[in-house]
Amino acid sequence: MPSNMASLLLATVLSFGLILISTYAFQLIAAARHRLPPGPLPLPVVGNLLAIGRGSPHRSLARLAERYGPMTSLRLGVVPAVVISSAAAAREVLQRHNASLADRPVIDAWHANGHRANSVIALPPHAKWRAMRRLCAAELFAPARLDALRPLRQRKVRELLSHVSGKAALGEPFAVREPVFTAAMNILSRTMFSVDLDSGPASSSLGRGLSDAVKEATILAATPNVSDFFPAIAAADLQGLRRRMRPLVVDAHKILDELFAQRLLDREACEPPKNDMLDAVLDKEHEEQQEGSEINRSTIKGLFTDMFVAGSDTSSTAIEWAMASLLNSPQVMEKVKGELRSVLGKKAQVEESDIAQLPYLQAVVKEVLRLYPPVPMSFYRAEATVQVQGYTIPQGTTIMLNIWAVHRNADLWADPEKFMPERFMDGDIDFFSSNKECKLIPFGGGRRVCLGLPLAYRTVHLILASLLHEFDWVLPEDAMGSGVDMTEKFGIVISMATPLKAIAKKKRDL
Ligand code: HEM
Repeated sequence: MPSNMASLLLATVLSFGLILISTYAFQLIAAARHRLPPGPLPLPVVGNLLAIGRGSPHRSLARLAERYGPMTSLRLGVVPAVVISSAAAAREVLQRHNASLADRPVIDAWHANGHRANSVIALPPHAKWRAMRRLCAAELFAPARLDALRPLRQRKVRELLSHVSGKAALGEPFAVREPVFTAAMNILSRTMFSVDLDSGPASSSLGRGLSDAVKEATILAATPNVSDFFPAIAAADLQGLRRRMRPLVVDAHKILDELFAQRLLDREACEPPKNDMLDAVLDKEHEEQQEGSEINRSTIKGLFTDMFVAGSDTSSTAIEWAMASLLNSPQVMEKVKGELRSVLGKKAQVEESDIAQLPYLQAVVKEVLRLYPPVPMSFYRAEATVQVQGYTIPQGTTIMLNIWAVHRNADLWADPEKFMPERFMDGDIDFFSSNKECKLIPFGGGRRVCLGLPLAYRTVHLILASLLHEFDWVLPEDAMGSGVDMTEKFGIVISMATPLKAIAKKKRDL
């Protein structure tokens, strides 16, 4: 009996080994036959997962690109992937072949409580996703609505400045990220439903509940998940990420239900309209309820949840990197403050309409987003097989666009590691329509270009200009010699590993 058991075990191990080896050999032959981009040899089972490195995947992938070229083939568990690291290849993905390459890979945790079915981040680029994007372009992020909501952004910035004035009065260093995060988050939540989301006396318990759920969900969303690399075992949810995500999605949707209900009561009570995004979707609800419409209350809840996940940290992270870069480059700091002085004079508060007159400030923001793109990589999935730069990207391949690597490519940028806003003063590179070259792509591109770009653009410029116009900034004594520690921490955004601490000085005190 024991010898039978041993034979059975041996046969099982041998057959399993044989399956692995033949799958592996099959993959290598298929790669050669299809003319896939070059890449490191995948190991059995794990493929190239170990080559990615958890700490800074954008950096390890950039190193692979130096060795294998701007299109690198990888196998992540059983999932075939191609990494894109040059502007020329990015152009093919974001423009020429975008119709076939704009799907997203399946992220298992996103399935929690059925969220994927209404997620603008995760849906395939078909009817429902198109309807959501149309609603955003025509209504929610339409220039007229964002213009009408200008006063609320000014108000949130005034609150930020008054908070920083308090810190300035103390003369002590403080973590710049915290009040900036609160301001950017509240601008987003006020734009959506006129409620402050982050902590502070004005924030409601609903707001805080939503903020907490979103913060936790972003941590889970950034955790590598074995289910995504081995979809056949995804149902087992081995790391429990989908299970842990579920109550967060349920909470977020419950809070959004309450916000909808409250607004309907306000309307019945003839309260004046707020003209925020919630009003916009309620105004359109009768159209949405028509037969065949892709948009309904569940879709809107999915859309709002995603906006928070994608928009909560990004703008404030960009502003923190900007302040750190300026504090490390006194000449650039002086120049940008000089521009603010000469354009704004003694004007009490910066306004969004001033941004167009501040080309050097705009160049500083571009340079910060080039060197420190808050979202360093974007992910797509090929819906059809396409040929890019002579290589095949087979249907079903995950495409990893390494935005960070494109932004630091020495063939495109002189002194790519150097903080040099002047490089943007002559050209016509911007984040919007004229960015045909795909050299500067912090908001991604093509059909899936960042949905919050119009709001993020206004928020980042307005907050940064206001902080610089109102205060002078110095580093704490212990950081004066060494400068700011610019080490990155990878997550759903790349943030500063050591949060920036600085001292604000009200200008008239100097
Ligand atoms: C400086 C700030 C921001 C940066 C750098 C940024 C960057 C990005 C990037 C790189 C993508 C992926 C685009 C692609 O796949 O091609 C993206 C997508 C997205 N962003 Fe932003 N973002 C910012 C702010 C915001 C804000 C404030 C919001 C919300 C209002 C937002 C909402 C979204 C959404 C919903 C998507 C998914 C779009 C889709 O898949 O169709 N983002 N963003």
